Amino acid sequence: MSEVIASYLIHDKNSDFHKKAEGIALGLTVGSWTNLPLLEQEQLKKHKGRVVSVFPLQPCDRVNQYLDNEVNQAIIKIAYPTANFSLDLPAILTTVFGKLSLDGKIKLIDLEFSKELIQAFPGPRFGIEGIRKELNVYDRPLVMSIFKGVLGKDLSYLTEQLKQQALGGVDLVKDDEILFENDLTPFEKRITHGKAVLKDVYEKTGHRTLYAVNVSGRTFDLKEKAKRAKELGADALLFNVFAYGLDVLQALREDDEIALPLMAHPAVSGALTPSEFYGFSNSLLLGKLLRITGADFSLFPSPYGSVALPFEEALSISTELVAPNHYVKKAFPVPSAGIHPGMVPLLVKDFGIDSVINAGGGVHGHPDGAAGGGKAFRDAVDAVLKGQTLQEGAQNSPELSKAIDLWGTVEVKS
Ligand SMILES: CSCCC(=O)C(=O)COP(=O)(O)O
Ligand SMILES: [Mg+2]
Repeated sequence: MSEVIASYLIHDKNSDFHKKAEGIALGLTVGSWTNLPLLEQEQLKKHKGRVVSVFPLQPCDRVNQYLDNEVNQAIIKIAYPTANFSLDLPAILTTVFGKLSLDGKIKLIDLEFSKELIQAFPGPRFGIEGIRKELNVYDRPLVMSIFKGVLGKDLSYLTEQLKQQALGGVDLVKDDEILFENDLTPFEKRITHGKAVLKDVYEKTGHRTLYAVNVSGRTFDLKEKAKRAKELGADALLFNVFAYGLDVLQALREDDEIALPLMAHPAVSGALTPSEFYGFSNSLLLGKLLRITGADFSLFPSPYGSVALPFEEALSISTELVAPNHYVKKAFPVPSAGIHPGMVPLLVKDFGIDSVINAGGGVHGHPDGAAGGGKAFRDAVDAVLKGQTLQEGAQNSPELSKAIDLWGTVEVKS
């Protein structure tokens, strides 16, 4: 039978997790069971939730301390038949974590989709392979930079910043997520002017940079806006998906008249993920669900920058994005926030070649400006892939040398 299996982390004073699991499996599906007449049981069988497993855990000291030693912990898995919901994420999330998300210390940590169900989701349109093809870059992590300090600035300021970033050799430039529709740098002009700048850089240097413009505004206007972006020749769309909802991302992905790479920004997701007791796991929200609903890129806080995630969590997001899957393409992991060139060896070691190294301040703060910052990142990547230390790479790169002087290097532990 086609089903989705939800894994939950539960903290409860009561230790009878089997009873709790049965209560959820029935409560979120057919209600009661044993009291039903046999005929009704037969009719409802295909809708009944099923307890798959119950694993009691030993709460760690920190949790015990936090909850005054009054807590037990378990991971429970419950299967919900697809017969219970329409094949869309809002229906699935409401089934597996609707009312339940309001009912005590319970965190949704994973969803396993049956073969039939996963095929209801589009996955990335381009994926890692498709983006690499667009850029003709196959053998290294991509480098991305972010516009910074462009609020209140006009188009000439923005295009100059774009030009400098592209001249530095970055593969992608994205809008900052806080740049919305505005009179000084309107969406459509950002696309057309940005395109002209990047064409110019390409003609002069042979280097291709893609620009991800922030598609923003009211939910029901987004598709038209995204289609207009496509008509104007936009390269990619940045999208603050968690301010809208994953199903909105999926709608953008599925529209063949849009057909642009989609870059998912994690803004607002921090309201849903950091608690040990409530919400969603990062691997599910920023990894699996972003991928199946169609993000080509998932940005998330790296383990070592200014806004950091615990190492295992950041890695678990990345693992979900690139895990082999017959039905959905791979999406690029983009560990971000507070990244500078001295972190490149660590980023490559932890996230591998199929990732995007992304920086705002770490590009613009370079003593030679954004062009120098972009070059420092690219030279750092080249050095790492040649098996050199950053110091060795810096011998032939004044830009990398200045970046190391400014930010230092982060030690790679084997
Ligand atoms: C929290 S991940 C998003 C990265 C981002 O949008 C950003 O502006 C990072 O900028 P930084 O100067 O920290 O590289
Ligand atoms: Mg930002």
